[in-house]
Amino acid sequence: MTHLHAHGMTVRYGGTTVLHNVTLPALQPGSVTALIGPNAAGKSTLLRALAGLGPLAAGEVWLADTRLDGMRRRDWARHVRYVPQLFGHSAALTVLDAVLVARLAGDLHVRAAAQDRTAAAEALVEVGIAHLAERPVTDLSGGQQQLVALAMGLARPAPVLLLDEPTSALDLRRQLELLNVARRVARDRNVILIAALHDLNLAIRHADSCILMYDGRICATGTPEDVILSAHSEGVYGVRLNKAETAAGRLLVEAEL
Ligand SMILES: Nc1ncnc2c1ncn2[C@@H]1O[C@H](COP(=O)(O)OP(=O)(O)OP(=O)(O)O)[C@@H](O)[C@H]1O
Repeated sequence: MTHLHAHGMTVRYGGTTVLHNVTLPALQPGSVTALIGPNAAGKSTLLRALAGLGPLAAGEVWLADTRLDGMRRRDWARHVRYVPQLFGHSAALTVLDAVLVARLAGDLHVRAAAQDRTAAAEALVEVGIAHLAERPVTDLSGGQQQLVALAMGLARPAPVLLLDEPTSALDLRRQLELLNVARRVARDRNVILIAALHDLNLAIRHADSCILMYDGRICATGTPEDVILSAHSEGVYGVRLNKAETAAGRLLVEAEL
């Protein structure tokens, strides 16, 4: 099984340790994992370290029997795609060009083949922003740019896809749509998908499993329901979490100070 596993991951900035000896549960292809935790818990740091974008002081990252840490960044990126909240876009690029450049791994000297153009256009359709193809990226709203970021992530497939707060700038409908796309991508392409999320109800609704972080450490893993309703969760967020149910029987949590 081509699962992702990582252990002993430690990240330091200057003299400060921000990720403490983190070991992930093995994550399977086709699964969606919600990475949750309060501000500064270390979610982005962990995702970036898994993608080879952060300085890993210690630890190992494996995809099945391939060890990723120690690889050149370019090679690591073939296995793991990290989608940040927002890309810094060049004003000269249209949406389609930005996605095409991502497809070509940022290499502006490679000539795009017809199949690259098709893949870029398909990524726009998948994310529901084909109508924005010819717009300059910098003219778009924050939410539209976030959708472009996802299309960039999808244009160049990899077995692991890491989404860093992918819904933070999106309206209610687009949050649901984006996470439906994420789930479909995980299932249809057999991708291991991890999304950092602040909205616990989105995590419950869309993820198969959940990892709760606090202060650079993992404090709980399991099903979203078990993790979110655990005492750990109330403790790290510093709120009371009340459980409710929709008319359709779906679990909801409501936070209270
Ligand atoms: N480049 C950096 N240099 C120094 N400290 C950093 C750097 N990047 C992150 N940190 C620190 O690491 C800790 C974790 O930050 P991180 O961005 O991973 O948290 P997060 O859980 O993603 O937070 P948020 O939900 O607010 O986005 C924070 O204390 C942050 O200040």
